[in-house]
Amino acid sequence: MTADHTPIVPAAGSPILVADIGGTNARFGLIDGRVVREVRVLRCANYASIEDAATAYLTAAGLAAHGTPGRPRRGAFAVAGPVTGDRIAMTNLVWEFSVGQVRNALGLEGLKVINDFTAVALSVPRLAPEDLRQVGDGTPLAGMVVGVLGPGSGLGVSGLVPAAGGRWTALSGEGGHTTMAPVSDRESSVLAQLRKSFDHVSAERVLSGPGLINLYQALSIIDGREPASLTPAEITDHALAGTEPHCTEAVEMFCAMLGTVAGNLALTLGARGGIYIAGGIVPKLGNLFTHSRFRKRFVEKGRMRDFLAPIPTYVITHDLPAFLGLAEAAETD
Ligand SMILES: Nc1ncnc2c1ncn2[C@@H]1O[C@H](COP(=O)(O)OP(=O)(O)OP(=O)(O)O)[C@@H](O)[C@H]1O
Repeated sequence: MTADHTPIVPAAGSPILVADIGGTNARFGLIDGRVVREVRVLRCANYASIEDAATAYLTAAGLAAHGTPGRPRRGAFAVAGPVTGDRIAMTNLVWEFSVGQVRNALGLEGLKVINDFTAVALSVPRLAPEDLRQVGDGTPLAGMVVGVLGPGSGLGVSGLVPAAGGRWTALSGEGGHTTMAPVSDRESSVLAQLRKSFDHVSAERVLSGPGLINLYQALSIIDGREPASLTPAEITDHALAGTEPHCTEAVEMFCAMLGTVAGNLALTLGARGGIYIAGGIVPKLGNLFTHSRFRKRFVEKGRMRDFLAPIPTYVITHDLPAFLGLAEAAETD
């Protein structure tokens, strides 16, 4: 990655097809130089495969027929799951595919597939101040490691490590599946309750849309209440309106636990360049997140408080950070 943001130079008249494919939503677009256009969000559940979703997108954009002027010849996709070779199995979705077969099926000359949080990490140097909201104090140190995490359908985690020549290397880990640790007795009770349903209570089991439901249900059951059947958005709505105490507590616990995991990531990576929070959920929490225990929990690590306190934490408010990262990945091909 270069420090100056040299534009991607696509083949003349041919944009790059980009896609950010999560467990719930597949976002498609076309990148021409630095301009992202024709952005469309498709529900993954409505399509049997990634080819079907991409073909539906190209059809809607009037680019399905091979040879159509402006049809993309190259693609760069970010997927929620490990990328270790040609065969990709997504963590929270039944789609499974071969990169080579999808490339051929879509008539592309090249297709690059990277983990979605690797793409988000790659976007960080391209984010402008208006794409970020800082939560709490701290100042980033230039050229230092950056940590990225984001609750959505799952919990994505990555990091950006400085490399030679002013470039960066984005990590491709599966940090969302590390074991969730409690900080309070109430959290211990919730995790004990969740262990009755899950062999392994990972961070993703609490820090994701389904995780918010798990927190709400566990808190209700511990207090002897029958939990209602609520979606993550309904839990957030109740918490924002203050209409259901267990929803309020679930969202508060979610924010505090995200502070725990973000602090762990900062310590593990030595992320003095800052911690960046992406994913579809946190930006929807608005002031609930800003005023939550997130930042307090982030720094509250005993003898490591002085190490963590100067590290800034940001919410990424840009709609499509993975697209910026895909542009970066395509550029450094
Ligand atoms: N207002 C809300 N509050 C809390 N959770 C929400 C809200 N709206 C949507 N969600 C949940 O967010 C999740 C989708 O997040 P996101 O839009 O980041 O999806 P995604 O990109 O498909 O996810 P991922 O990349 O993690 O697989 C779903 O679990 C959904 O129920």
